[in-house]
Amino acid sequence: MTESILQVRNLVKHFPVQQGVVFKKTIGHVRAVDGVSFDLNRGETLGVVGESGCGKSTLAQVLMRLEQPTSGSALFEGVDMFGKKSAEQLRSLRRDMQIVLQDPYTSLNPRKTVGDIVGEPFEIHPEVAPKGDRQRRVQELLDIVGLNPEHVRRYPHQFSGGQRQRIGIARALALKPKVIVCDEPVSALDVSIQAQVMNLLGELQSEFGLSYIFIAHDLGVVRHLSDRVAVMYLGKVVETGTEDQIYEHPQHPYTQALLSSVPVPDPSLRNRRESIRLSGDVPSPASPPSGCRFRTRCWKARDICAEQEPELAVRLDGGELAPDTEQGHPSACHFAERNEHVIS
Ligand SMILES: Nc1ncnc2c1ncn2[C@@H]1O[C@H](COP(=O)(O)OP(=O)(O)OP(=O)(O)O)[C@@H](O)[C@H]1O
Repeated sequence: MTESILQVRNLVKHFPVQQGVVFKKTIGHVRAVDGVSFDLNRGETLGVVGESGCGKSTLAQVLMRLEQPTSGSALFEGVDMFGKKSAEQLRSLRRDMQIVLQDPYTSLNPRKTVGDIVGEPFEIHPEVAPKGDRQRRVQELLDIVGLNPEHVRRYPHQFSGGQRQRIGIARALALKPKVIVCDEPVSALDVSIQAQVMNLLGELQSEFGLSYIFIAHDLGVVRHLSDRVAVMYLGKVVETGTEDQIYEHPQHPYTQALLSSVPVPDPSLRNRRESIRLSGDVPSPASPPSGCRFRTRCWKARDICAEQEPELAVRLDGGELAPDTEQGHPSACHFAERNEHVIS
């Protein structure tokens, strides 16, 4: 039985758009995250995919409580992440969820040694590693991520991009977290190095039973690691499903377009996938289109798409909507492809 470790419901983060230098006036809102719901099960990877500006990083920042949500809720092991908490609940939440950031060049302090960087979380949480044991623990962490433990006194600039990302991963592991939010952790790396870092994340997941929220702009990157995928467009999830549902039976036109741009290594498979070129950029999240937000770039769009926002729901063959289930494959499109009959 799958057990959910994190339950996110209707999460919203709007940033005010202000005008004026002295008397700031709010003239609108950037709807970066606009009603996102999902469950993360223990030990699984949820891939979160969408183009730049879809709200993925904002979602990560809110989940890490680096940004306060505008509304919505998230329960971590049953504890309300954004509500009032005891000091102990706050400490354990801070330990249990960690983040790995995209850019291994800017996310590490260049003036600190690797030992200081990886051991930094112990300063705030000394209960995890007492002072006398820290050096040993840091070296153990370096070893776990495939770095030489003897390089503990080196500085970030003495490492390659892939090695620096390993340092970031070691730091994230220091407090023995349960969930790691990986915000585009391989996007800045060469393709060959990307595979190594992805493999490492997979091994660490098996070894430590970690759950990942893995953010990427490319469906190709997350496939290998993801059990389930949520596709985001302009602050909303437009389709979620298992790896097989999303990659083999995509229902939403946006997912189909993202998939068509993923390179297919096997030439015999290439013709099976039609190339879909999306026109234009993602519209501004400060003034999203009415109805379906994707309609301005969608080849299936008709009048109803401008008038009625499609619900994220499981769509049955007859066109009616069904409640989402664990095996369900919800999508938010009036003309979503319905190529499955599974519903329980
Ligand atoms: N602090 C902020 N103030 C105002 N607007 C913001 C802020 N942070 C993000 N945004 C806006 O929110 C929207 C979503 O940004 P976000 O970085 O979450 O998207 P993303 O999908 O992660 O894109 P990228 O991959 O480029 O980081 C963008 O339009 C961005 O400009």
